[in-house]
Amino acid sequence: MPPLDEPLLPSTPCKPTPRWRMFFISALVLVAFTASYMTFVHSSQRYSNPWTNSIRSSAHIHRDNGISVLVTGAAGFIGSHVSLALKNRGDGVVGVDNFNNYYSPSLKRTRQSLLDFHGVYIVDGDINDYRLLSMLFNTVPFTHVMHLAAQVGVQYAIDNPYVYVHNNIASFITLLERCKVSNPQPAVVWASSGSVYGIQNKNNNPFSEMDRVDLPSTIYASTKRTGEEIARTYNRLHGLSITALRFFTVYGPWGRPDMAYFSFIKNILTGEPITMYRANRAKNHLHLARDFVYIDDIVKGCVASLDTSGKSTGSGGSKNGSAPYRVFNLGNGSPVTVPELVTVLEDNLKMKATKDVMDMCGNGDDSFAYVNISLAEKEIGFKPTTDLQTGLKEFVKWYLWYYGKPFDCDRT
Ligand SMILES: O=C(O)[C@H]1O[C@H](OP(=O)(O)OP(=O)(O)OC[C@H]2O[C@@H](n3ccc(=O)[nH]c3=O)[C@H](O)[C@@H]2O)[C@H](O)[C@@H](O)[C@@H]1O
Repeated sequence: MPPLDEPLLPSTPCKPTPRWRMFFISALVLVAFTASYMTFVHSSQRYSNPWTNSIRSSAHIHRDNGISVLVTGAAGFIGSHVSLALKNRGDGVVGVDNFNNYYSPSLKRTRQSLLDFHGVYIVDGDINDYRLLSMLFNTVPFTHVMHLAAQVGVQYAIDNPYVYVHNNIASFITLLERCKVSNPQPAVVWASSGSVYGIQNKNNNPFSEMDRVDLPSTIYASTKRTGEEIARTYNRLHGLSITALRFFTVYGPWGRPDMAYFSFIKNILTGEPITMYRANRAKNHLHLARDFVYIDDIVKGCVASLDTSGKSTGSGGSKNGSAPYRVFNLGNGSPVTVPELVTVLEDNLKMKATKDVMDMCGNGDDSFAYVNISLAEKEIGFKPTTDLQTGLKEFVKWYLWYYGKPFDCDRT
């Protein structure tokens, strides 16, 4: 036993170290070495062949001047469509998705199988995991990142705010941190949201990118707005090329079951009532309206944004000049009220909905969303071509093929 009065540090550098301490330090070094060796073995086993082979083959570029894209949220609605479009034109695509259960994981797994069939590999993982991102970037020198992974849902955010902080803010910083140190740095295109315009009253004029964005009405919208501020900072500080896409209400085949058009069709088919909210603005009962935009149009907007993104200028974490920073509204440019949406669904199904009309009582929903898309048209040639009738017809066809009629499967 060492004497109790022995100081913790030697009083002089020359004082010989007692034997017990030498033994203790050696043991510590041994434990630390073993732990780091085990960690290394574990991560290289987890992320080595055939994992890396699948990633390399998925990232293989099959056309001249093709790009290699890391798509986050690749098993999601927009992510799966964008991944497929890129792969089909010969680009390299690797997906990553955490397959969370906010809505049916089985729908996400089916999208994954479809992508797998077309040669797109989706890594089952969380982009909050910096080490996973590093493994991916060390395996493939991605030229672009299409960041679509997010916690969505306007209503869900009211009861689950922390999930949005984790999945929309913390994860975005982790991703940008990894992009920052890449050499060369990729260009980043990511999903913001039309909800950043919030509750401002525009007297039914469309939202443009120049409008104020400091009145978000939900935590979801706040986290998307925060993402824009963070993106701007990384662009300024580290020379990352970043494009934020403010998506409006995107719909179509393989869509999200939590969205209104999706739940309405199920209720119409099963005879359950649907709830149509309306705004009780100054006691004028106004129907809510949304700028519904079809998935194929959104895919074109995403791909055009990648193609025009311009280069990041930084390398290994330091900036070498300014890089592009862009924000685009991606919507349809024409608002549709909820009753109009229901009528189109009824016409397609040749069935009538049982409707409950309810005033919104401060549930955080914006009453009106209508968008000016002229900037995206000018800068990236964005021109939606699908009207609601055509788009919903495609959606209904897909829905009946996927779920059958009557509705009989799990989508919770
Ligand atoms: O614009 C956006 O940024 C957002 O658009 C949609 O959000 P939202 O338009 O609220 O989509 P839905 O949940 O499909 O609602 C569409 C409309 O139907 C209304 N609604 C919804 C559900 C319902 O049972 N009844 C009903 O009338 C909503 O209040 C809203 O006016 C997406 O869900 C968000 O991910 C996206 O970011």
